[in-house]
Amino acid sequence: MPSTDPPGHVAVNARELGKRYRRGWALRHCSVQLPGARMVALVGHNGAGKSTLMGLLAGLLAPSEGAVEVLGQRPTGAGVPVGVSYLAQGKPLYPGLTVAETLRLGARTNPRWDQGYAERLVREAAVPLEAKIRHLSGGQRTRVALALVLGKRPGLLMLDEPLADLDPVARQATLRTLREESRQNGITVLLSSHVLGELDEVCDHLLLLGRGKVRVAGDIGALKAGHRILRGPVHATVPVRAEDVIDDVALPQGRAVVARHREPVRAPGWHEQEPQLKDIALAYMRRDDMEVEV
Ligand SMILES: Nc1ncnc2c1ncn2[C@@H]1O[C@H](COP(=O)(O)OP(=O)(O)OP(=O)(O)O)[C@@H](O)[C@H]1O
Repeated sequence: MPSTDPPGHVAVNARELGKRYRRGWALRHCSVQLPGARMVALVGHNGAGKSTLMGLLAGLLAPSEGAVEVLGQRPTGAGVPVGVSYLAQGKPLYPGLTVAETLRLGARTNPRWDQGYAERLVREAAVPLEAKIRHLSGGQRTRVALALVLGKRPGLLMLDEPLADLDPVARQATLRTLREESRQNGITVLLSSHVLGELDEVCDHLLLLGRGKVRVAGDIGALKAGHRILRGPVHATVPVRAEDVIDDVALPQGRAVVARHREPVRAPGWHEQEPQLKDIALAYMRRDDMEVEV
């Protein structure tokens, strides 16, 4: 059965969530709400805390401080909340099982399992059901792992860099499937990736982490509307308030400034354009000391 979470619900509500490992805090003061039925891009530099956040939401890690609710439940580190599906970076599968046996295991361990849907996803990926997992390519294993997490018919699906070993056609197919799932069945997808251009095509919400903190959270359309890229001469004065400048990069000819700004900019020699997700994300990742919520 598809998830039937009501529209407008909050899928994740974290308050001052933190996780400390022996060497220090991986995530701290993380307060964030993720709306339901959205495709959320989880972005940040290496070590920013993305996997740690997913581990906490998936109930696989215990928070060191703060609290979080996921689909109305409180994960404590003791197990995955009902309705949550999580595909970790390593994509753990049993190498000795066949694909069909892997799906059967999914059926045995998940009350909401949709066998027809899981098989269809494997067939669409042209992965033979009788093949052993250990004989599959990295990309084929990813497609089986995706069928396994989607077959659970979750309300919240978390995918930690799922696209890394897929070819471009498979990446497109996977992103399309995820978007359809989110739209048709109202599931919230939290998708981490370093390929910002691809996230822009399918995601409608951004969660950007930097050094264990939430730096940017909000609707991607609103973020784009509230920021501008300004291109102008190297030595000219930037035509917006200094405190609104997020990033200022020298180009071979001139410079590009990413700024919080929504009004038209009329200044000689300057041109403006609406930024893409990657422009906004890169600007805040380079700054790494600003926080904005939309
Ligand atoms: N099991 C662990 N034990 C100790 N420290 C850890 C552990 N897992 C992660 N860390 C540390 O916590 C911080 C956040 O790591 P995390 O894996 O959450 O980052 P990430 O954003 O997912 O990075 P990447 O993009 O490289 O996957 C890093 O400093 C990392 O070294």
